[in-house]
Amino acid sequence: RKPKNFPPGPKWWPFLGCAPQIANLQKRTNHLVFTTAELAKTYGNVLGLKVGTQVLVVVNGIAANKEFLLSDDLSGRPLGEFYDKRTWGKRRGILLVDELFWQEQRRFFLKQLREFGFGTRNMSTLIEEEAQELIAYICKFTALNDSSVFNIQNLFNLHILNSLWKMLAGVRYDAEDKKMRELQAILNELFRAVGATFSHFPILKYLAPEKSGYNVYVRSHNCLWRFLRKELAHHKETHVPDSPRDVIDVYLNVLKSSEESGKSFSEDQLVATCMDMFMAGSETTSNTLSFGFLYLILNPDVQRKAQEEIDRVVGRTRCPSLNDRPNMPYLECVVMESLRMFAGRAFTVPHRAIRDTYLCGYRIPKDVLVIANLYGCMLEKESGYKNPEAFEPERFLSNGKISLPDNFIPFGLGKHRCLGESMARANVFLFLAALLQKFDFGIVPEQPPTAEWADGITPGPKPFKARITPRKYTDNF
Ligand code: HEM
Repeated sequence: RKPKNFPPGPKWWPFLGCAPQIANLQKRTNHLVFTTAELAKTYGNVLGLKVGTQVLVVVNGIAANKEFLLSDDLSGRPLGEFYDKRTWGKRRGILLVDELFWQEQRRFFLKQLREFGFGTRNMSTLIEEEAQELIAYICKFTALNDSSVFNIQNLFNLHILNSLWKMLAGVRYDAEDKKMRELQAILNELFRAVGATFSHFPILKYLAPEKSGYNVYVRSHNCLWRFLRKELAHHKETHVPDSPRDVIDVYLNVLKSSEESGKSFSEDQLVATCMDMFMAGSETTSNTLSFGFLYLILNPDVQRKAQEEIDRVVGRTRCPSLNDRPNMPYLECVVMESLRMFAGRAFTVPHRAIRDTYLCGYRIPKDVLVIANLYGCMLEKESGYKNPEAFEPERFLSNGKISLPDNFIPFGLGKHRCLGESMARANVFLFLAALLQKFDFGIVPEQPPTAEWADGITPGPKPFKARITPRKYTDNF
């Protein structure tokens, strides 16, 4: 039964909740963010839903989402479906598993990302190297296959994964490397499994563990756990406290220091948080880049303007670095538009009410999950953006300066605001800059891309191809 004064929404049927109505509407709208935005038109911006046995509140529009994301009472993380003996057990992360240790761990990783630097490598050099690896791959592929046609949506995965892995564990892998292929396969499987039916109908874990996707989830979760544990064991063997090579080494130093012992730091916690970083940081960044390049191909004038800025500020031979960022407002705005196109089609990670509370006047009982639909904030007609579906970096520029509206919230807001924002923005900026400096991205006439996209754990463009060719310069730069 619906709790009293619970947010309005479609009728709840026994066992199924309002899953049938949602599934029907989704067939028509094609996307879950559209479905809940459409329901919000009937029931209001705070929607009370039940999917299977899971009671869920979905929040639309910037005003309601600000109240939600800034509420302390709604700042828990889900406890349920993914947190059981066969997987997480007593392990805790930051993202999916709950907040007992969240604050200290979050502080540690935020500090690492802010002050990032090991030996001569800082965040910029680490990502620059990875972008140059991708450039080398594109040149090699073109020469070997005598073809300049590339599948764009898979192009960045390996390199984004490598940038995360280099930060955490100090190593990178080539595409052909067995370990990298293993890591990618495990992550793909885990991503698919997180959205499987057992997450909406937990009882299926016991009734139909194979069919509901639960067994796959357990298997891939535990594979990733073992993979990271192995890396940790290797780090412990080769660890030199005075010269940390990466975030894992710094964490090991904390574990050794008596000051911190007894607090939330532990080897299991480290592995759990590394897992969160992969889950939260890999597909999000790769898909933002895919959206960015999709729209640059569909809008060649934007691509040309970005290239003109790169030529003027960086030139044609030096690698673009994060130091160039203040002088490249146009490319920064291309980054912002790419983020808007990605996050405007996404939900945030679910939150949980840590006590009985109210949101926009409705009652939210303790432990109910609440999730933000960012579509209404950044892409819907009513979002306040002029022509929101168009890719127009200029919308963020005013007299040559960047000005972001209040409802630009691709990284969320408040206590749980994305931990990896600095790294994500650096990755998107440097990959765009390095690739546009060297190549033109064009349509393959026989297979022109469309702006269509697909739902997933995170949204991404439908598979599309582009012709990537070395830039032709017509001026005397
Ligand atoms: C374009 C890329 C990215 C986007 C759009 C993005 C967006 C977000 C959003 C919307 C949230 C949820 C906020 C909430 O629940 O209220 C989040 C949380 C999080 N993100 Fe990101 N993210 C990106 C990349 C990254 C990267 C690269 C990392 C890791 C290096 C990362 C690590 C995290 C973590 C650990 C959390 C949970 C924070 C917490 O609960 O305290 N993200 N992100």
